[in-house]
Amino acid sequence: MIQFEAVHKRFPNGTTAVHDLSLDMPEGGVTVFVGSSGCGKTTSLRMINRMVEPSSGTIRVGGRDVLEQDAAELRRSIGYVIQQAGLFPHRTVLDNVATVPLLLGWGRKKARAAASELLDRVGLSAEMGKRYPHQLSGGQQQRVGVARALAADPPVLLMDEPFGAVDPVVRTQLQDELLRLQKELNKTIVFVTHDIDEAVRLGDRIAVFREGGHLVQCAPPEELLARPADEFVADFLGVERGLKLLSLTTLGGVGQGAYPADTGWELALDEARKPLHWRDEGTGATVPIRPLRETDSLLSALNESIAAPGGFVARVDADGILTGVSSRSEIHDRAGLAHATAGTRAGTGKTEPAEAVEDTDVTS
Ligand SMILES: Nc1ncnc2c1ncn2[C@@H]1O[C@H](COP(=O)(O)OP(=O)(O)OP(=O)(O)O)[C@@H](O)[C@H]1O
Repeated sequence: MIQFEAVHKRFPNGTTAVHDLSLDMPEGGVTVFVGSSGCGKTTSLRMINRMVEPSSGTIRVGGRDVLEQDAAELRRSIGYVIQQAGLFPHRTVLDNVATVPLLLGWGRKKARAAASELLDRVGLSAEMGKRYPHQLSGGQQQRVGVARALAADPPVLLMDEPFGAVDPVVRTQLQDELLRLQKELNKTIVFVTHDIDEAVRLGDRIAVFREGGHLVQCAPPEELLARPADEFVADFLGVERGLKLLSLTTLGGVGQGAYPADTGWELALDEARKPLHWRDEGTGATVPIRPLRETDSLLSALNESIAAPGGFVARVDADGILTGVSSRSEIHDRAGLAHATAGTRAGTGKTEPAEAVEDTDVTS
């Protein structure tokens, strides 16, 4: 969908912002550009809609070289969201969202109808549509920014640190909102952030840049966490890399079996075979149970296996009915396997399939 082929950007003052960038971003996924300040993320993003032009190399969107397209037309066909939303202060929220449809000649009525539907989609009431941007909170303004970028239903959305200026709680809400919208809309999104946790949460693929505009590695979050290409990427991912990986790996790969009889703790079920609690066979005391599904994370499973008195996790199907149990050691083994500490590995945008790995203790 979006392709960079040997792209360089050197500014007139001699700064090389992007160095030999080759990267394919598939249709309908979120690619996150991360890296420290000044490493060329924004410049790379802005070359996609020609707000910056490459010094050499080719960028294609939907198979077409961006330099062969009319710049204004290209920009209108690509949604763009920036930090602090960049809204027009003298226009109402509704008119802000209707901007691009109006430019595209939809007519006022149709443009406003589309805008009001989008405000609803991003969780803003019709009343908010009548306000001016300064009458909204920072988080609400960002929502308007997202609605405005989506108004003309562009296939591609560029987002440059869109949630960088809001507090952590609102930031998480906005991330959830974006994930929900993306599930419905399936746009091709390129998202720039400094924040590795945000990248892991939102990205289908994460591209890590380093100073001088070099792409160091581009891979799905699980693979990036499991097999950072080199020390630079490993450092960037931080000391909690193992925990992040556990939170992304699901319980599905862990075997399950019948609950053993000799633990001293009964697994109490209701008539539908849904787990109720753990019950001490001697004293009758009960301990709360948190049954887990295939899609729950290994991190939740490890936590539950530590909290459960017998060290077992009750596994249930989508209806909450018991399917079996897994022991702490089975979960632990799977966690070690997921934690592919392949060490340092040279590489760039190319990734290799994950392979069997050492059993490293990720829980300590
Ligand atoms: N118009 C410009 N003229 C000259 N140098 C520029 C220009 N725009 C950016 N640069 C430089 O290019 C490099 C990359 O900048 P860019 O904004 O792409 O980085 P970034 O990774 O997005 O940084 P940040 O996370 O701080 O926004 C930096 O050294 C920056 O100073």
